[in-house]
Amino acid sequence: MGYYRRVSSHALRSLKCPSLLTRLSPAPAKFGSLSRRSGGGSGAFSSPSFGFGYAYGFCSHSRSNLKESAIDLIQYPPERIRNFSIIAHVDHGKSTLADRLLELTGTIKKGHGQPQYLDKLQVERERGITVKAQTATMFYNYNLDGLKADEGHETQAFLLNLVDTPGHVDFSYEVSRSLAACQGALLVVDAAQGVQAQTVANFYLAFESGLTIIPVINKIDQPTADPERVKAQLMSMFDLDPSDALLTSAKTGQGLEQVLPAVIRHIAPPPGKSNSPLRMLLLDSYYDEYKGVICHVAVVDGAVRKGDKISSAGTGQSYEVLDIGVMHPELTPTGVLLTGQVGYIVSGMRSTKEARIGDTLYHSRNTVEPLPGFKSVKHMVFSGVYPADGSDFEALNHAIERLTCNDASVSISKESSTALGLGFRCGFLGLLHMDVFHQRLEQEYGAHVISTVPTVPYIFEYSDGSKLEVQNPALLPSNPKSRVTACWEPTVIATIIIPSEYVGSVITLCSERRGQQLEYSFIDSQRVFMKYRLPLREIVVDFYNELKSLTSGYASFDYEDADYQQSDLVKLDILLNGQTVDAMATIVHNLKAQRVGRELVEKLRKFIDRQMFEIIIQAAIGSKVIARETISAMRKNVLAKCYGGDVTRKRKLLEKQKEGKKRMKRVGSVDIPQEAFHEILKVT
Ligand SMILES: Nc1nc2c(ncn2[C@@H]2O[C@H](COP(=O)(O)OP(=O)(O)OP(=O)(O)O)[C@@H](O)[C@H]2O)c(=O)[nH]1
Repeated sequence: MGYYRRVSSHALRSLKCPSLLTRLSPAPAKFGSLSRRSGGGSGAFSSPSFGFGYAYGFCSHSRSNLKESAIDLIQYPPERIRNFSIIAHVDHGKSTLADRLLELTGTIKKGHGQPQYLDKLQVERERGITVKAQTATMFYNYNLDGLKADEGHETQAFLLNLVDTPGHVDFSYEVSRSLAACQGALLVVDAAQGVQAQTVANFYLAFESGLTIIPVINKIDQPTADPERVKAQLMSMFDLDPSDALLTSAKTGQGLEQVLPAVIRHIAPPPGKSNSPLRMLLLDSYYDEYKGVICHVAVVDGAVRKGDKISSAGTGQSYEVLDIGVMHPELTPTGVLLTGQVGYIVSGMRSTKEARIGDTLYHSRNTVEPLPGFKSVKHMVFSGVYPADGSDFEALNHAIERLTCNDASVSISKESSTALGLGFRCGFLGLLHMDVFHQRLEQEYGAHVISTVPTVPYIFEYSDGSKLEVQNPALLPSNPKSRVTACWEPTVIATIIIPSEYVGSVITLCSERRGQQLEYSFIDSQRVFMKYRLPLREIVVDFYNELKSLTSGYASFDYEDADYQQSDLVKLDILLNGQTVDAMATIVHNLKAQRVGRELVEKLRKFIDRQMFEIIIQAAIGSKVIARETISAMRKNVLAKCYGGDVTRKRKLLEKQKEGKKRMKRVGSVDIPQEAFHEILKVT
């Protein structure tokens, strides 16, 4: 057993926070022997008396721009490879730590002027969050006896694959996929904030995947840092030995020299079989305009070379490997990938639909047992996406096709709406994911979209016994009560960590959102850990913002999907001058229908301009109107502003008016501006 004990089930039973045991479901299906190892730490290099003070490595020079074959992967058999991930709560410093490790190994230049190097998307830079997991291959020379290389002691070259993962709850699927390629994880915790909700969630993802977990207490340079308190939390929550924790500041560089030696010593090499036929797990894929589909892969067994013929277990299609290499940190051809290595291949796939995430790729000449792959992705939120200008449908179609090439976790199907025309029904992992998808559509593909009220997938049972999953409220008959015998809504198990002085207001919030408390315990003298079962509908819109504002920003929140629960649901319709706006229909709990209806019509009144006739806005359940607002008529003629007969000016104004109209959606005779659709998203 290596120095870094992985948590035993016995240890977990004695956790002071017994609630966490509920997360310990059997490990998710993943690829064979990589998923569960029996020994913690590095079998080959276990050293019970390892101390950080004397471990020295020195970096190899940057090879980012080296040509093919300049990196000789033959030098790196599995025992010289370490695949590890960095996991943490949002903003605890994963990407900054990843930057420092890339610099330390010379993979990127120091002061490269691009903070959070692995956050490559514009949306990641702007929001300061990681959305896509990224892998980088680093080379590091290290003396296993901890002797200084610069004093002439011999070192060995190691290949380290680092996976930077997202911290936000919406992207935990991305984290669990990334962990499939790793044998260990650095669990980064902010020295001032301590253990937060996503620390708990990510710890269990790594734990369930059988990874060796190395705790890293980061941001120790902060004046409010309290590493001792964090060590105590790690012990009480996860049974992680406080003396194992590394203390670092990714900002000042303090303590960083301990990190890679700890990775090499305590994380096991990948366990695949070099002599077995090739089995390669497809981790991710994206579309590159010049190279076509690029697949990120982990070679579990055997080896693959440029020119090899490979087949997909998922689709049965065969390909030739046209390019192959590692991300160092950009695509760097190597001509080969060997057992345990993580890299990329280009194989002439025409679309990312052929590159199924979790698929097994193997040599066409062999037959192999496919790897178990991943749990299928679960869509929590659905929303309609329509072109702001109806005539842009084809352009939007093209933009969505291209974006889904790089974000396979969105589900897409075509739909149409009387109000909005032709569009798409999209399934997302959460609201942030939905937001990011819209932003990427606009920024990367120049598409302007209107999205409809997000909904969760409800189940309705009809009198004939049939059950229907409803992802689009508009498809539900307006008076469902007549035929519906029962309905169910999805729930989540939420983890909330807060300072104890906010307990009262958070409990009130959760009960307003129809929550049921499952657990309540103290992490330490100041922090409380709570578990709630909450209807998913109640948290998708604005729950986190409200939780943050109630707790002055101190709350942290995470959730995992749970069962469906029976519920009293109704469809709420919005009518404009008597005509139903299908794109604004929503499903709500009967007890909340009145309030939501009133808020919706008030919002719409603010956002719909006065027009030349009176507009009546109504919210209704079936034929019963529950809220009503009126916008009085106004006469408005843009040309009336033109005195005299300046034709160009008149034409300009007419053009402007036309442009404005394009951004409106017409229901009957009423023009609805885009903002109205955006604003009603926020009504809970
Ligand atoms: N003082 C201090 N600030 C740090 C340190 N490490 C990171 N930060 C800052 O903390 C903020 C968040 O850092 P990131 O590296 O983006 O955090 P992250 O965990 O990758 O964030 P997500 O990808 O959104 O989950 C940034 O402003 C960093 O500059 C540290 O050691 N000390």
